Parts: sequence; C-alpha cells; structure tokens
Amino acid sequence: MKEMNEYVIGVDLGTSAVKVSAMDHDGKIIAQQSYGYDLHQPHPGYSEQDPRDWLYGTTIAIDRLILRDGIKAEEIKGISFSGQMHGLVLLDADGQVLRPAMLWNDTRTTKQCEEIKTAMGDKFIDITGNRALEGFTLPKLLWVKENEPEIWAKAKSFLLPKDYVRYVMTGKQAIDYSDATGTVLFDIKKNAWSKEICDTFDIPESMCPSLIRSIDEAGTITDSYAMFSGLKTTTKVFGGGGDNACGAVGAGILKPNMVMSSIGTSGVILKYEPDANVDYHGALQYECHAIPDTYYSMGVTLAAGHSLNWFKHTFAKDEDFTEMVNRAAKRPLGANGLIFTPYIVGERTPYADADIRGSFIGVDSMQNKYDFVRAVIEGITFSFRDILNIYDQHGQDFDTVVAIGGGAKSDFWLQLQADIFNKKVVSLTNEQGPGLGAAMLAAVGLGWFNSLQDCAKKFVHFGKAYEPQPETVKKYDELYKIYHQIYDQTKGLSHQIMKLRNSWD
Ligand SMILES: Nc1ncnc2c1ncn2[C@@H]1O[C@H](COP(=O)(O)OP(=O)(O)O)[C@@H](O)[C@H]1O
Ligand SMILES: O=C(CO)[C@@H](O)[C@H](O)COP(=O)(O)O
Repeated sequence: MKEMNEYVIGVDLGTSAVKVSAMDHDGKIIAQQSYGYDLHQPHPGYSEQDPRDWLYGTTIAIDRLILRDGIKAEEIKGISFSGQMHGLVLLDADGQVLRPAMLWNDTRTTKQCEEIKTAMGDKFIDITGNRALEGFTLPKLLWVKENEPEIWAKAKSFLLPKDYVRYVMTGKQAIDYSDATGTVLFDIKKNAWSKEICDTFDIPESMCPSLIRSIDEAGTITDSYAMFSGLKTTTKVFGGGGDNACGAVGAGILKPNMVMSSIGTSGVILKYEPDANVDYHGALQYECHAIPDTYYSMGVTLAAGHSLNWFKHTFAKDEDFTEMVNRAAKRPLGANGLIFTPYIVGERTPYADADIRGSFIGVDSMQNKYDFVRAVIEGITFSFRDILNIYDQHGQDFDTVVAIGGGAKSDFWLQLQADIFNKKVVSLTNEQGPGLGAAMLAAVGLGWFNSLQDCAKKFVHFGKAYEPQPETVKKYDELYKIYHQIYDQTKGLSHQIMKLRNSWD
C-alpha cells in the first residue's frame, strides 16, 4: 500500500499577494499558489488593506493546492506563516475587525511618533531597540485613539496581519516574538510586553495578544474554518513570524557573516544578530528573530518593488514585467544620466521622513521609457547601499548577501546588486524566501527536525553567485556619490509640496 504523503504549508502573507507553498520532508516544493489583493491609498500617507481579503486570499490559495495540485487535506500536517509586519488589525470583544488594517507603509502617524519621542526620549529605544517610526504599530494605535474615539472605545485587542489569519483558522489570538518587537510595545531585553510603554500611552495591557514562539503550536483548525476551507481539524497551526524574519530563515541567514537583501514591495537589508545588546541607537530596526532566542537588525526602503510596480502600472501597464526589466537591462549604465530616488511613499531608512517624495534627476530628451525603468531599478538598489553604509559605520562586516523577494527573479537585478554593493550576491534556487521560512517553522514545530539550522540543511539551496565586476563597481561608485546627495537637496522642496497638498485637501 502506498504510504500517505505528508506536507507542510508556508503561507507568505505579502503586501501585493499571499503566496502558499506546500513542501515535503525533503524540503522539496510540491506545489505553489498565490492570490493577489488590493492596496488602498485614499490620502497621501495612508495605506490600508481589508483583513478579510487576506483571509479569503489565503483560503482560496490553499484550496487551489487541494483542488488544482491534488494535495489531500489530510496530507497537510502543519501550516505556518510569514506576514507583512507592523500592520494594525483592531478587533472588538467578539473578535470582529473594527476598521481597515493600517499597514507598515502607512505614514499618517508623524504626530503620534513625535508624542512618543517627547514622552519617553531615548528610554524608548533602550526598551524596544527601535525608534518610534510611522510604520510601526504603537503610533497607529495612538492615531486611532486620537482620531476615531468611537472605534477605540470598542477595541478590545489588536493583532498583526498573519496573526489575524491564524486567529480565524484556530480561534486563538496570539502573536509571535518577531512580530511583537515590530509593534514597539515590546521590551526586547525582558522578552515581554512593556508595562512602562503601555502605562505611558494608556494602552490597556489586556489589548496585547499572548506571546508565542515562531515554532510553537498555536492551535489546530477549528470546525468552522474546516467547514469554510476544506482543511482538516487535525492540521496543526504554528506561530510563524514577520516576513523578514521568515525570509532570513528561508534564505539560510543563520550566522552573523551573512546578510539578506529582500526586494519585495519594500526593500530590506537584514543582518543576523546573536544577542539583544548590539546598539545601533535606533538607526536600524532591531527585532527578535523567528529562530528562538536570537535577533536581527535591518534597514527598510519603503518603496522598493513598489516603485517599479508603480512605474509599470502607470507607464507600461500592458507590458510583460520580465520583458520590461530585460529591455531596461539593455540601456546604458546610469540610464543616460537619469537618477531616481524611490521615496514615493516617504522613506524609513536611513531617512525617517514621511514627507519626502521621489524624484527623477537628469531628465533628458534622449532618454526613452526603458532608461526610466533602469533608473528606477538603479535608484532602488542605491537606497539599499544607503542602508549598507550604516553597517559600515558601525564596523559590521560580512562577505555574502543572499538575495530574495520578487526582485531576485531578475538576473540583471542580482548582478546590479553585486556591482552596487561591491559584495558577492547569492540567489536561492527557488525564490521563496519568506514562504520557505514559514514552511520550515511548521516542519520544526512538527518535530520533523530538531532545529531550524538542521532544517536549513535540507530546505535551503543556494543558487547562482554574482561577483562584483570591478569596472562596473567603479562607475556605480561615482554615480552613487551623486545619488546620495539627492535626499538633502530635495527635502525642502518635497516638504513644501506636501504642506501645500495637505492644505488643499
Ligand atoms: N520578473 C521580475 N523582475 C524583477 N522584479 C520583479 C519581477 N516580478 C516582480 N518583481 C518585483 O517584485 C515585487 C514583488 O515581490 P514580492 O516579494 O512578491 O513582494 P511582497 O511579498 O511584498 O508581496 C514587485 O513589486 C516587483 O517590483
Ligand atoms: O515594514 C517592513 C519591515 O519593517 C516591511 O518589510 C513589511 O514587513 C512588508 O514587507 P513586504 O510586503 O515588502 O515583504
């Protein structure tokens, strides 16, 4: 008799889509499905999604694994998650969603960030490992409290995006440590919600969900979700983690000499950190890892893939994505003198500035559309170099960058990263960093492996390595020196324009 197959499912709840991957004991990807959803930006700085879209998208994608790929529901032994970080899902006493989720790239909370700084100063960084920035969850809670008192009065708990989906699946509200750090309500040294921060801002501690580890079992599928989805109630559901923590697990970033670059909607440079005491004074984010008792630091470009998506959607809607990028690759280095800064929704690292906006500098009548695409791709990659500079300034060295995210699908962009960073860049054989990391969390949670490190030996496979090309490195160095000045030189203008837009609203 044929033995029954056993699979784990990694759910990667991204900003543009949810992607689900089914993997077997050998780390082989058996099937993948995805489902896209909309991003709502009703005013400058606002960025929202409906949590029910995440739920329906995840359920449909998993159902497609069952209906289209022939995976049997009883073969799914475990599910875990990678989730877009920081987004606020507010729930009432019955666990119903009270308002659209405010996402990680929603920057309406500058006033609340100022209030946090005024109330707590550097103490806040000592406790949380982070500055209070617009995208994080605490400022969002304060925004709702100040601007929507009738909703705040009904709010009994909050969750982050993937925690909401897990809650509907299991009926239990919880958050894992990696996403808890991203709320900036969490004491990173005590490994617990910060009573001092809750008290200072009058957030009832009872609103904060229970803490679990990324590899912990959060529950099993409830009867009602089994009925709704076709999944079995025997499937175990594990904590999961923030997408960057999961991306790092799936990219095999398990020691300090490696960093990850991720080009998703956002862009991230992330470094594994062995303990809670490395001090970047808030210049970088500092978060609990999905690997128990370890940490990571990172810098975030708010609009990396988002800049390229925006450009395509606005100016090249009917073109194939890969074809558009390939044409850009054929344009000259430096896009015939055009430089782009990717600040189209404001920026986080190194410039925590909600009101900065992007620019094209050097527009010339000899340039064509693909020079613009190339400038966008180069500008995004320069913004990553701005983050790498912070590591340099803190004397942190590393030799390999592992590239993940949608941007890592492009050979051209991988080589460009090597040339702009002047570091070896390695890809994965199957670009599914966060989803792979999520599946690994379920595999370890189920006891298939003793540790994530053991699991990585089977699940993580490095692909092609891209070496920096000295001549190209030199030219990009020269160009970067100009790019690096654009923030300071455009800041005043950007702020004036934003003030005007706001006054016209
Ligand atoms: N063929 C491609 N070449 C280069 N970049 C791509 C390609 N396809 C998608 N992308 C970029 O990848 C991004 C999506 O990456 P992904 O990791 O899936 O994002 P998220 O997890 O935020 O939803 C898009 O914003 C797009 O700019
Ligand atoms: O805000 C952050 C990290 O601090 C973002 O990285 C989000 O977690 C969204 O990620 P993607 O959708 O781009 O993967």
